[in-house]
Amino acid sequence: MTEKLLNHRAEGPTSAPPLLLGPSLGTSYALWDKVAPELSITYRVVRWDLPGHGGSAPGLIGPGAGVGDLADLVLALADSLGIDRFAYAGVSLGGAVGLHLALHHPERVSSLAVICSSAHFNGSKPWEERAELVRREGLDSLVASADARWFTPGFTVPELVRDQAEADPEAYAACCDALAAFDLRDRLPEISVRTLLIAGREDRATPPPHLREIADAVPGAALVELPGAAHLAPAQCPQAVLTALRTHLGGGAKRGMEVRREVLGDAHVDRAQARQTPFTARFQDFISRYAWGEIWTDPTLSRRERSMITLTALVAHGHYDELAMHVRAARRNGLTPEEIGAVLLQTAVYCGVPAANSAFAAAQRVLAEEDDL
Ligand SMILES: O=C(O)CC1=CCC(=O)O1
Repeated sequence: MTEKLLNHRAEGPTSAPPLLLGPSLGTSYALWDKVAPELSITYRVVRWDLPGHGGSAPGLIGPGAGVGDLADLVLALADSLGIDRFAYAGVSLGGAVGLHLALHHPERVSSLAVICSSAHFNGSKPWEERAELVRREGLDSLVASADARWFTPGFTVPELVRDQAEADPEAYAACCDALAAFDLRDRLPEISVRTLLIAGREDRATPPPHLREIADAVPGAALVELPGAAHLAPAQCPQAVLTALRTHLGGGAKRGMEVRREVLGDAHVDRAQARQTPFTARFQDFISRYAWGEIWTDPTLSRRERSMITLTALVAHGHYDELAMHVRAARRNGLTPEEIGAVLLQTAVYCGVPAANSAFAAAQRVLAEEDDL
């Protein structure tokens, strides 16, 4: 039964937003070892193995396969886990799978990160030759050159080189067939999914111009170039990849600003924007990205629950101006005046009666202004 599915490793809370991570040719999900545990604090991370790589069965793919066949396997895996829509990040061949998914199944992909990859892998010839070599002689010569193709001189990750040695030659060759046939250049402008490109400045397999080409063609795409990173950037520069992915997955300032407006209202946000100066601009941007783009957008808790927690925390620290603003937000998030009163009453127990007294006064003013009392 599971032989029909890609081998995978799932980490993080099942209630968290799903994030699927794809590997590059010759590696396994171990490519994400230094990145996935951190991401799994806030995401339900599912990293998968290519057919015949890591723990995936070789028979999942055959000669003449296309990137679309790999994408179908990824969708079957997501279906089996009850995941309908997911954020996706993939390296090299895994990135090509992401581009295919974003183009052909945009309803399944909430955001896309394409890492050290391309919309084409320099035509079919090198991949036809490589497939032929591997079918004839196995993987030994590719194992010998893995470090040079994947990393900067002197750097290696023995586990990943071992993955290449242990990959199934037929399945590896079928992945080369998929790379040979892959060319999405003409279709890039049709991609509507929010897309981030991450390039390794030292990547010789898919150098930065390949990522720039995608960034220039996909509407609204962002590009990050990592100094010191070669082809397997998540293994060589995990912190830099994490930082770029976190910002991208959090939705960034734009999504943050949308949520901020939904919760605090246009009038408040317009006033805050109008008061912004060069001195405060970075702080405003930080609030939009972090508080609103990352935390208030996380669906693990409802906006009603977040409002209740926020009211309590503001009472605990005596921030009564902010409390007034968040009483308005709580109403917008669906709390009734009675429920707000119940939250404040509870703060009397845990934050102290004088704090709750001031909080009731501040909330009373807001609710009266809004004709709620
Ligand atoms: O192993 C390589 O040669 C680099 C590579 C190209 C496509 C891919 O997934 O990895």
